[in-house]
Amino acid sequence: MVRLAGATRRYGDVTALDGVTLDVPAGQLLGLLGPNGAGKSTLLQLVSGLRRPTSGVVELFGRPPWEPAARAGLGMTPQETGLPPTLRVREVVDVVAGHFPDPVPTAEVLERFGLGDLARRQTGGLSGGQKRRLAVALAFVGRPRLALLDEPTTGLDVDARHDLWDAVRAYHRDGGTVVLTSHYLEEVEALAERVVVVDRGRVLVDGSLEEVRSAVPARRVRVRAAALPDLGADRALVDGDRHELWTSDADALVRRLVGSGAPFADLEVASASLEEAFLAVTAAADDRSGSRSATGVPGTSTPTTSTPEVAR
Ligand SMILES: Nc1ncnc2c1ncn2[C@@H]1O[C@H](COP(=O)(O)OP(=O)(O)OP(=O)(O)O)[C@@H](O)[C@H]1O
Repeated sequence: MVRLAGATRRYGDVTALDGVTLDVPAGQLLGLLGPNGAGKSTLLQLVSGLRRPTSGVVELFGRPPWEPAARAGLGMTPQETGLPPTLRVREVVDVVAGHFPDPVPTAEVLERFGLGDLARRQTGGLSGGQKRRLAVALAFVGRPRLALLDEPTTGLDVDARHDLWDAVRAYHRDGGTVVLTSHYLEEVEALAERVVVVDRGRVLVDGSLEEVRSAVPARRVRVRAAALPDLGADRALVDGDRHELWTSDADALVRRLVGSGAPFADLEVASASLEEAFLAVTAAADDRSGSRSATGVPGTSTPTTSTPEVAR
């Protein structure tokens, strides 16, 4: 469905995407994660043909994405959408449907996205969350083969978010391919079968949820000790006598701790959520580049070891 090979996009001095290689096969639901400015929207803009790569290759359905024939099979919700304020919800859906040969009937779109009661409302009178729901619904009007959703549920309350997840799942169940970006890690955990973590325009991790969990230091071992030898943690944070060790294998680390003979107390082992693991990965990338302090990891203090490469 999508192929990027060494895709780079620069804006003046800023390299928004840096040699990204990625294939998205048909039927996959891929979650793109990354901090602000990581390059997620730029990636979606390249795939949708809104922007062209500075170098490298980007293909949509095996064609250059800016060709109308390729884009006809695409549904997209950008991060920000301008809706004509005086048009009614139903009219906006009809206008979009008019661009496609076999659109989903308007009533069905409205029902699927919980917009039935708002059909006659002018879009200028919608709340932020209602506008967002309409914007996401519009991506599905043309029965796309691929839906690109840039932070689809930002601004939605919990119920609306779950309804929207159901709609995305239904589309995926029927064979649709989805690439979505999100700041909500629970969203990616709830929906995606594959997770790609990007930071500073590069792919840091690419795999299934399980693979991402095992590729990142997803266990957190906390212990009090005056001093500890190197226990092979992926990342170690020290604050006085409090040590926080990040690892993908807590059992092995605890065995090494006990085997070292170092006196310790208050041993605590916890599974990190994907959110914490993701923050640890991006913080580890910061450690390597040395350009940002190690913030974001709970209980952060001074990083004492660097993290092994997780990028593939
Ligand atoms: N039109 C532009 N002109 C100049 N710089 C840009 C432009 N668009 C994006 N950038 C820069 O490219 C980098 C990547 O931006 P992008 O919007 O792709 O990130 P993102 O991961 O989508 O971020 P967010 O989560 O905040 O939406 C950022 O440094 C951003 O400032």
